[in-house]
Amino acid sequence: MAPAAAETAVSKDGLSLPLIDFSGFLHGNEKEKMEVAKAMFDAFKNAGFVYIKNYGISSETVANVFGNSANFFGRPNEEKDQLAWTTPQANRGYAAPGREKTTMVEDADKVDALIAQSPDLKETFEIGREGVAGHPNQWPDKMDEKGVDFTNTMKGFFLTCKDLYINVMRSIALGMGLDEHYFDEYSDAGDNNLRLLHYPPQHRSVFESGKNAVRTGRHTDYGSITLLFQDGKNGGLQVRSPQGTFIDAPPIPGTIVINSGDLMARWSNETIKSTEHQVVEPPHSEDVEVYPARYSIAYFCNPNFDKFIEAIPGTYVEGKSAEEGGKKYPGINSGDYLVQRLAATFKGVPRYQTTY
Ligand SMILES: O=C(O)CCC(=O)C(=O)O
Ligand SMILES: [Fe+2]
Repeated sequence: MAPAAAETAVSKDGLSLPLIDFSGFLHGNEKEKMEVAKAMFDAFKNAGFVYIKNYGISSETVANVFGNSANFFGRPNEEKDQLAWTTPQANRGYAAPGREKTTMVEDADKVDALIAQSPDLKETFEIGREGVAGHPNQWPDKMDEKGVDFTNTMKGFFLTCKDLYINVMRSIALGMGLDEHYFDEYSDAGDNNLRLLHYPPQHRSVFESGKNAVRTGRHTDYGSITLLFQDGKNGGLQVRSPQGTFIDAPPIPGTIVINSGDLMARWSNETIKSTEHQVVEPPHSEDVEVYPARYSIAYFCNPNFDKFIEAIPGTYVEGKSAEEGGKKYPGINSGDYLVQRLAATFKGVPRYQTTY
């Protein structure tokens, strides 16, 4: 019988991203569930990236979120700036173009220099869990009716994505041979981050300036996994292949992309990969002068911020060195880790603020 991951979404230079029908996990019998779970785990192990379809969120819901996102970014800058992103600890609000540069460089001063030279060509709006003392979301609900709609839509979508996150983690647990609910107690707080992204239209000369201008610089994600919704029109996302080339991972209608992040790699003692990716101008013909806008939505998932993350049982040999199959990393607190990483890529973050 054909495996659940019979379809392939992307295959080039040794990078192979399967397209998995996730309904088999959400609604299937034990055997179907296990088949999807194994395929999911294999994808995170081999590529760190996977496409899924039939993942339980309707296309109307996703379209409505994209519509609200476009509306929001269409507001005048003065309005968006009233909701400005403040600190990595809060990680909520509007980050104007030039505020963040994702990169593999971790030294904060070098990142500031990189931002000055070639900032990411994007603006984002960050939404966190509701009800966290001292860190309210920066909602535009006092501005107007559209702001109220936006707020209600995003509050709902945050929780919808949280449910999917918990199910994806269950599939990984089963696929790894753990109890299906192993990750539940690490995921139930919902210390996640819903990021709306807008890459404004750019004249081709911007990308030809020789300054490594990109929409999102090459990077790995920080947390456990990321659910990535692409707007279905304009590509540009690229994933690093084992050969070091960057391969297009285009939008495929009815699918989302999921990738595993650095904490997942640490947590699984590198059984699971955290793969580099970037966003460049969309594939285009020679005569295009202005590259169109791109919208995407990333739901960054993190283990509960109060959890200590160390190698999952079964992924290491007790008492051995890293080279001999022992633990490759010391344990770390999830919230501390995230704040450290955010502090390194956002501009204007006082360096003393790096403890959670
Ligand atoms: O816009 C995208 O498609 C990807 C963005 C991304 O990788 C990120 O924000 O971490
Ligand atoms: Fe990313």
